[in-house]
Amino acid sequence: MEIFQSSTTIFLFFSVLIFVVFLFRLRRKLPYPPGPNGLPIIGNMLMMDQLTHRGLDNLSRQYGGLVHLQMGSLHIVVISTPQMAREVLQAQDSAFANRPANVAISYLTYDRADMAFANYGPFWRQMRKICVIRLFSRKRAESWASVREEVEETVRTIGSSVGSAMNLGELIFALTRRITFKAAFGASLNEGEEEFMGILQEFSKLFGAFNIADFIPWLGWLQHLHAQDFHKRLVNARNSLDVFIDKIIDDHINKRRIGIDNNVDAEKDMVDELMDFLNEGSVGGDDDSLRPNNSQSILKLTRDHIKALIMDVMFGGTETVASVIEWIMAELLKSPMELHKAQQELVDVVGLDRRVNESDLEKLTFLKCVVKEALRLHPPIPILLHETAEDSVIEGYAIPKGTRVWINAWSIGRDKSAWGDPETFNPSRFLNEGAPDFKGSDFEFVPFGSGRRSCPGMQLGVYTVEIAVAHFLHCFNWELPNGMKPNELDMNDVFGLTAPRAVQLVAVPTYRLKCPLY
Ligand code: HEM
Repeated sequence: MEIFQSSTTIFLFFSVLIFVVFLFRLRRKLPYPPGPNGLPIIGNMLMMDQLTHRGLDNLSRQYGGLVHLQMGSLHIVVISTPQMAREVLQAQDSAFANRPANVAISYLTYDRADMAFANYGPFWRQMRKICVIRLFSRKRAESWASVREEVEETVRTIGSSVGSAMNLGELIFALTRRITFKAAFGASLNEGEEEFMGILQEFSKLFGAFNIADFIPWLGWLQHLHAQDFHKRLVNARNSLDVFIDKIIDDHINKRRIGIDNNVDAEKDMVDELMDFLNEGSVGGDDDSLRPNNSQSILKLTRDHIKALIMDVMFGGTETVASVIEWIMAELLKSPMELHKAQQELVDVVGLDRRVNESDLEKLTFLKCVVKEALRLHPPIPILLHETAEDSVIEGYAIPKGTRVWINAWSIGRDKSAWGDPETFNPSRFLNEGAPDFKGSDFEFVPFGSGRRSCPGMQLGVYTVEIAVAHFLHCFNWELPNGMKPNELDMNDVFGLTAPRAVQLVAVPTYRLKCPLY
């Protein structure tokens, strides 16, 4: 009897083993999605210069909405249609919600101590909760107030040089930089802005720098031999950030002590908000809504977490917002009819006897359509970068664990099956009933992504864009400089972390209101 039982067990064991091996092999046998053939070892690395939103859009026309590329040992799949976007951002969201990071990103984010580059999981979830509740919430009046103050400051600057050509691109970028800087560090810190922007620029360059070890890890030694400079730059950049933000954190600790001693309820910036979680004998901050569940203690942050989170805000909220505002102004200057419609709406809703105020925004329907149309044609983050957390399958194709998943939001916004006349700037398309929205459930329109990794700063970003454009169009008339015709305006973009205009927009404002500007 015992012999019978043990041979049944052995039989069952081997049957299960054979079945598992069979399943595994079956899965391995699935083909990768279609894509260009590569060379041994380097795969498609000779196509590096085509890895832009436009280059990948061309590839999708050849191979379809799901394209496979092999870069050294790295698998990349490119998603270019709304149907495929739905698959990875909704149907299989959790398997596709990791974030890829190269050597530079890992180092500069203190080994992914932030939210934007943290992989999907409990740590990311807690960081996201802190950001959504404490940093980006509509309830955090300070961030929204700093938007209004800085837009007002920019209107004054424009007002002081009416009649002459001005670099609107530069002005807009300076505006969003000041908004995020002030929201992060508070109104009192003015002197460090230039220094901090220098650090940000170096981070940005290092994030995008080519490093062979990211693609062919065993060639990393080559990188060490030839690029010690690169390593030095990484160390220097992070050291500069350490010095800059450590001082700010120390100042905040002191300010808090004085504030608490004197019972002063000072205005809070983002560092203040994060100090509640600092693991250095933190003060306050026992916010129950931030506990994962009742039995667990609240997440404690180190200084590195705070530094990395602040960089998320600076990178996430500066270039993106500036790029949308500049593209809106450029598209309107290129289409005078649409510019006229937007300005006429401001006359109808607000009139020319007073300035726009916050409560007017909800009534500016056409302006909101203009914002959406600019986001469709020029999503500031043209390619959403995800990574698979496990082996997956899409439409019968194998997508191995660790595959980089690039969702081409730029291509998707111009998809011919989803959009009529997709290359034309036509804000009125969004007036139609049932027109797509950017909130995440319409996969033909994903400028903020969708699902777990979608943009947590969307509300703040859209508010900044709407209020800035409303004031620019209401206070001033705009013309191109030196008699330039609208069809002569350069509308090329450049590809980097974002896709801003290749040539900054220059325009001439003239005064439009019947009331004084301020
Ligand atoms: C119009 C302006 C903006 C646009 C178009 C935009 C777009 C995006 C997109 C496409 C993503 C990636 C989604 C994905 O991977 O699926 C993202 C992520 C993110 N954005 Fe924004 N963004 C904007 C403004 C902002 C602002 C103002 C902030 C902060 C103040 C911000 C902070 C972030 C952060 C921290 C992430 C990473 C989220 C995560 O990985 O969980 N963004 N944004």
